Amino acid sequence: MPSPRLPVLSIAHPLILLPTARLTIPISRTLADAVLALLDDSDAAQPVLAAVPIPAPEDPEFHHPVTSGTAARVVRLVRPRAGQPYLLSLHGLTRIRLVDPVHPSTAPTPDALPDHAIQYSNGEGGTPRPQTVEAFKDAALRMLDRLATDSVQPQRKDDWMKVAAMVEDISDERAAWMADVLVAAVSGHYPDKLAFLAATDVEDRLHRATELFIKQTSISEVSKKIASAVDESLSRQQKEYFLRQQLAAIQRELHSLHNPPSSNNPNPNNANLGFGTGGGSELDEDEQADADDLADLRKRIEAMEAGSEERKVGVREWRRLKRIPQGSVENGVIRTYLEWLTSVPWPSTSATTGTGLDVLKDPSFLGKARAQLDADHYGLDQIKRRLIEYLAVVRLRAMADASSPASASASTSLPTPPQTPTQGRIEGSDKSRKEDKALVHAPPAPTLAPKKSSKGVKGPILLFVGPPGTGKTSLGQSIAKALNRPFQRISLGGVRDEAEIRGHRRTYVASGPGMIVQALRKAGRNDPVILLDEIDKVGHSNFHGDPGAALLEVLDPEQNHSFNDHYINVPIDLSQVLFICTSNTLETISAPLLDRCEVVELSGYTYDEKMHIARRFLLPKQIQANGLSDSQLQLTDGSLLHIATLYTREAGVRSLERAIGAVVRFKAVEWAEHLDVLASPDAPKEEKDKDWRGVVEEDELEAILGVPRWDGEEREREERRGVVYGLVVTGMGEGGIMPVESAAVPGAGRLKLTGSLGDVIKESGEIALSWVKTHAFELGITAGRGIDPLKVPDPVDIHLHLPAGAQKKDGPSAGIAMTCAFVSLLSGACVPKDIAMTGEITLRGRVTPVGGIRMKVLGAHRAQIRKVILPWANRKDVEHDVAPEVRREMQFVFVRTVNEALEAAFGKGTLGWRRETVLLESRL
Ligand SMILES: Nc1ncnc2c1ncn2[C@@H]1O[C@H](COP(=O)(O)OP(=O)(O)OP(=O)(O)O)[C@@H](O)[C@H]1O
Repeated sequence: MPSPRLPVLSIAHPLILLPTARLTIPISRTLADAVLALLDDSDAAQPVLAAVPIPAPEDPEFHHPVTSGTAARVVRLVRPRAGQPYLLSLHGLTRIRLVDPVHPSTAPTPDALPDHAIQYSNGEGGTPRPQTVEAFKDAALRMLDRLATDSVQPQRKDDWMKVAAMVEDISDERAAWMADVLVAAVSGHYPDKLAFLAATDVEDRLHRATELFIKQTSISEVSKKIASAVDESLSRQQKEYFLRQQLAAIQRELHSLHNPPSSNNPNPNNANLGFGTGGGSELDEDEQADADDLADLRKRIEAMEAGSEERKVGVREWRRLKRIPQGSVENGVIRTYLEWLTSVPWPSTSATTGTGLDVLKDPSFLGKARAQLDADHYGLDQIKRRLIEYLAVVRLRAMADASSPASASASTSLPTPPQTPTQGRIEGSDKSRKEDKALVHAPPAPTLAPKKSSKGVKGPILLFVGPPGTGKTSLGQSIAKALNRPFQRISLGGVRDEAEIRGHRRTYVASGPGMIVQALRKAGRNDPVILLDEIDKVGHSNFHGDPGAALLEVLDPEQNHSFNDHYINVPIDLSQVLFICTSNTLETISAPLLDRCEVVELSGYTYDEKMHIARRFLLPKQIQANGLSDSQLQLTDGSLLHIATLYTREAGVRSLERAIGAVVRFKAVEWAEHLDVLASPDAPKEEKDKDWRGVVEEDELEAILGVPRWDGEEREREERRGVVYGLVVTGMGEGGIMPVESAAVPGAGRLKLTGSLGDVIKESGEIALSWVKTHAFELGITAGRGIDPLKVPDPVDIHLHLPAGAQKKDGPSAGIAMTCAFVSLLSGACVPKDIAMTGEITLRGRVTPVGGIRMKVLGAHRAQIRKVILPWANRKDVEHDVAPEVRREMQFVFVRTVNEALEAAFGKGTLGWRRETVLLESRL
């Protein structure tokens, strides 16, 4: 029987049409005409042709004759748009073999459809063996699973899963068909697909499909792995590149910060390269300095006590420093940390520790300390006595500590720490490894330092309280001098953040240690005198932590032997440090802090004391500071007193010192001009003959210092109805007088209080008015009992005002001053202007004691008050605390009742007392 014939269509590389598959290819106009002719000639609606794949010339298959192809139905022929190729869609039906093989080089052109004899050859071999089918299914399922996993679109994933389900269920007979479907659907190598098309035997076909699937799956897996590896390495590279760029930018910025481009360098880019003109370069100098710094750092770590916590941390950080490339940010951070760590005076590295003890052991220590205090300060006898007591205690304790067996053994033979090498990995060269080991194994440095077991100086913490300029800081300095220790002052005013005291943790950018560590570093010894200035102004607990709590840890002798600074993060022994606190007032200091301190009050100086201080200390200091000598400038006593009374009015001597400084500077200019005139040959003779007048008199002061600030205050003070002077202490701890003004204004019997008054002072005002109303008849203010002096004869309001309205005022001590003001207002009698008073009153007319007597009396003395009315219970304060010269110059009246206060204020017989009733009341 003759073989059937089919028109043959050449399918060019890399396309291939497998049975069951569909393929759409672009074809030329000529071929389209041939297909149309075929359509016309054919009886069937969709004519069949043989699609034969023709390999490309570079393909090895190109040299072999082509025999295989696929019988395909022409499904569609379309021409999308004019000028574009026709599209021919074919549907693969079954395998065919060309009876006469064609050679690819002589294959029919794609433009023609020559007829060829063919054989149908799809199902040779019958049913495949079950193992073959099993292997095929396995490979197919693995491949489908990978395809589903790799699919990004969910729909696609679903499709692959469905196909997988079909593969699982397929029968052995249909396995070959399934192989066609799958091989057509997945991508594969052209030669593999060609071979698959040529496999007419089903067994062979399934083998080839299995191989193709396995190959595809492993290609997909490998490429996936490669992709993710490439991805990872790329992102690491990108990250590294990005960080390096940032680092370079930061270094450039830092460099330009430290070396601003010089104006004479025309090229700013080269401005900082700093190449020297000679052989040596400045760059080399930098490198040398850097190496020296590192060597120094290393030495300081080595000097730390072996086995100590600080040394362990130092060694650990040193190793990290060496691992991290120079110039990196982290390197800088570690280096800064190590610089701080090694500059803290640790017991072992603080070379001068023994000196403190030697000074204390000196038998003449207390005598020398007394002499030092006297040399630096005038007066303050009680305070000096207290300080000597304190120093005596410090000395005794230190000596007892030094002679105790534990401490003695500590200072002579230190226990050798266990010398196990640190387990950490040591990187770097052999040499550096040896060096590191040397760091860890260094023999214990011989030291006199007391061990951490030392009890340290556990005396009470001194707290100097007093107004500004009364010598609190300079007393602290004198103590440090007496003890021969460095002095450091830490100002705590306005400290809100705990980290300012304790440091920031190293995780913070730009972190650093706190004030205590900074002070220790500056002091360079572990036993300095540290003055904590203005502890009353430390902020309270807030979201930045509690600075007060941090201070407590610093000051508490039970805790401060292992103070933890967050930055250093190694316990620091503060037990050898002598802390002294200062404060202007006790009111705002937290109770626990106050509890740890022993309060030493400095109330301020009398004019007499100020004169002495000015003459002995302030004036010589200013004369020296301004380059003059004692013979060139003198201030008379009168002028000094004039400055103290009319230009300054303060408890301390700071403004006095400033004013004296201004006078000295003025005279220094005059002296310099005088010298110029003498030296100048052109100066007129009369100028040269003028004598230098180095004495400053009272009447010259106005020309130098301007109009006196306080002149006329006494004169302006007037004796007026309703005005009385009370005594106050300001928030700075300074005493003074304050007018209590009252006025009657039309109204309805109410009391109005102004001047930023607190609740307590307002209540005092109401008590005072109630007392006056109750006793209005006895005081002769009203004509009969039960009459309200604010309603009869005219209804009035009383307005009471305390000037300096911007300052808050509170407390009960203005009670008698307010009462006197109301009595004066309602009775018309006046209180003399040189009388001032203080005292709390009760509703029944008792006068109870108040605080701050010393400051108040001194303030009154400065304000030239002659008579002070005080509560009876405050007598002892005046006797103990007020200087004798002040007591001599002022009259003190101590009162138990309001009646006595009124009598002392207005004078006997001034008020129209109805005597009988007063007597009656006092008997009651
Ligand atoms: N009794 C004194 N004898 C000699 N000089 C004194 C005396 N009191 C104070 N001074 C001098 O007054 C100046 C101010 O004193 P200091 O700075 O100690 O005041 P302070 O009480 O610490 O003030 P603040 O509360 O404002 O810190 C210093 O130059 C100090 O030497």
